[in-house]
Amino acid sequence: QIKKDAFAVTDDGYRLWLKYDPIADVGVKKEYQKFTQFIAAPSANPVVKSATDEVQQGLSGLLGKVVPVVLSAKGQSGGIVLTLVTDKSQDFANKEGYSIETVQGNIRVSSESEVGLLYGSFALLRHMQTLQSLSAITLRSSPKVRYRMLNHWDNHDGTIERGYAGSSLWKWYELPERIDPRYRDYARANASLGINGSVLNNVNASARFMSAEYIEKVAAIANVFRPYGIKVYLSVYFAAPKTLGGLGTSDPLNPQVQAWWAAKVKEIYQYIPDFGGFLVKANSEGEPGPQDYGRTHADGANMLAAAFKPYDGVVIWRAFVYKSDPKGDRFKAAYEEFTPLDGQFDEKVIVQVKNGPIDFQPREPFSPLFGNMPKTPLGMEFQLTQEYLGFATHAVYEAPIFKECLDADTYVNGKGSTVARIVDGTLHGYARTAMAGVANTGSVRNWTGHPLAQANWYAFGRLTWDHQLSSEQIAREWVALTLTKDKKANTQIVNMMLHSRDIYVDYNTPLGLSRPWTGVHFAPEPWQNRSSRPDWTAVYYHKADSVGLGFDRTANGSNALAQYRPEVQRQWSNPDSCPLPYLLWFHHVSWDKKLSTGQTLWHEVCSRLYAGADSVLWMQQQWDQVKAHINPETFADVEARLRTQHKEAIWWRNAWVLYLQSFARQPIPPKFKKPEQTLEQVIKSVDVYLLR
Ligand SMILES: CO[C@H]1[C@H](O)[C@@H](O)[C@H](O)O[C@@H]1C(=O)O
Repeated sequence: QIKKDAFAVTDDGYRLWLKYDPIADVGVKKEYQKFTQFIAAPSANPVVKSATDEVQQGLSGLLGKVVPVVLSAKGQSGGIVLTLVTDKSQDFANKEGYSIETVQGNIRVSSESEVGLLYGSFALLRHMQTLQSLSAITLRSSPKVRYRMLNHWDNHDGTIERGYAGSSLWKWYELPERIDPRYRDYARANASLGINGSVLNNVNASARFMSAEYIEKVAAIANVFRPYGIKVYLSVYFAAPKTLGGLGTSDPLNPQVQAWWAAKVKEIYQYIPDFGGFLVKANSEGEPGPQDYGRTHADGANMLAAAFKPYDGVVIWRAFVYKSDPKGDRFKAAYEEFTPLDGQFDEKVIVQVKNGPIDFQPREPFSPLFGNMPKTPLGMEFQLTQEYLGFATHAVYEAPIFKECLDADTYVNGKGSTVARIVDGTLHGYARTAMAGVANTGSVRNWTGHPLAQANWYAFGRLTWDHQLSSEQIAREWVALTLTKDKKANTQIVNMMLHSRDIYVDYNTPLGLSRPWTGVHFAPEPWQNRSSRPDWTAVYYHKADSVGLGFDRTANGSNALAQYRPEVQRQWSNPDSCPLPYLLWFHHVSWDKKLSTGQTLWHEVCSRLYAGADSVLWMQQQWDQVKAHINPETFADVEARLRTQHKEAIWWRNAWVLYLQSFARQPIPPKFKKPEQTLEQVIKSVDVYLLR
């Protein structure tokens, strides 16, 4: 038997959700033939060209034929016609939106903008990839948020902070001369979802990105993205005027510093006329910022905004700040620092807030900043890369995390004041609205490491466009485009995906625990009690002691709850009625307290940890059953990762159970198998894992 060529891969993973595999269904194919005689597009605009290229490529895959692109339908029917309609609205959303319908025997994709035609083309292809009928097609959609962006935490040396899918996509050392073909595929994937911005470098920024040498490299990438409607942004190092510019200070109120930034921004626009703007992490985790000079976040942000005055770009200022205070509560930090500044930010500034008050934990309550800065546009920051979600070996579908936050009601203007309505600007009337996702992409062939992690990129993108889509709808769509057309298999995989986050939470941070890790954010370390900062230990967060477990954030404790409206406080402030997923976020609960499940806290903790780890076996079974419907490479990849996940879930379970037992001083309920290791052995295994 001849051995299969190792290089002859199908590239199932590389092609993401844009596979365009041949349609097998004869009936569907026949119907599609009727409308695919030509593609008519009115202009040679590069964005429109991207649209027609994509439709052509899609049809060639789906139907196996090359469909000609023409300038006009010339009264003929049976084609796809891209139509620019007159620019009626001043509203960005309508401009970027599209509608698709059948008109005189053609499929007409229309929009007020070129980029809307591109988005419409992708929507049409999605419609066809999921085998829906064209005869009566009517699709109409426009984005709810204006800046829909990925944040890459990519460093100049090719590493990615918290990246688990290989090295950076951006090959700085070969730019600007060599353009990796992958940049275009990245742009296509984003445009297919409606993502229109990429921050190329890490928020822990290097000043070199402000150098002429790097601006040229960035411009080369911008040139590739432009025809896909994607703008590039850069993260900035606030002290660059000093370190790069040679000034004696980076004080935002110093005229020389202001002039330096104005000149820098001008220089960038000479290379990149549609540059998107700056993203800034300042006075956070050791990064420099305006407070180094006794100035405020608003002073810093407004100084940069002034430099953007002549241009379209914006300044996105992050609210991820906290200070080291052994007696304090990190939960409250961002609110305390930022709410007094409401109303002081320039109109070109968006303040970007992480979904939760701490830091991308597997489950967090929504950040109390949402709703409490009515005069400042607040952008959402989600994390796609699985920093706290098991890196690339744990399958966690994140849409439920995003939705939980977006759908949460802040009650700031009464019932129905959801986080989504704050972020999309409808509640407080912000003109500039933003959603960002910390990217999970890298240079591994399948982009995201775990094949199922592609769904997180996909889901984020779809939600930036329309946050009203449900997690299930998005998963169904992604599975159909990416994994299988089989309906039963689709349902089974979607069901597994929808449970995956809760399963992870159960073996990792049940009942509202958080941050059981320090170092690399992967291995269990609930015992960690030493660090240069108290809020970088694990015990700071779970507060396990002989009495009980959890962080008291009621009025008896840190009173972080007071940062929410009374209606929200009422949901969480009573330990008897607080929903169990949030219980230990807000209460220090005694080990023997009976919970709503009828079990004591200790029993409930054990039940969740065991159920979580066992459920990974259930996921394995679910996956095994769909084998016949999945590309063999992808199937094997996921199958293997699920086995690793199970091993690691047991590691987590054992670590927690044994560690917490030392406080609860009660036996593990007999229905659960006792861990084979001792606590000391588990600690040792983690120590070895963390060795340098
Ligand atoms: C980019 O730095 C990150 C840091 O790696 C990460 O551990 C934490 O989640 O948040 C920081 C931030 O969001 O700024």
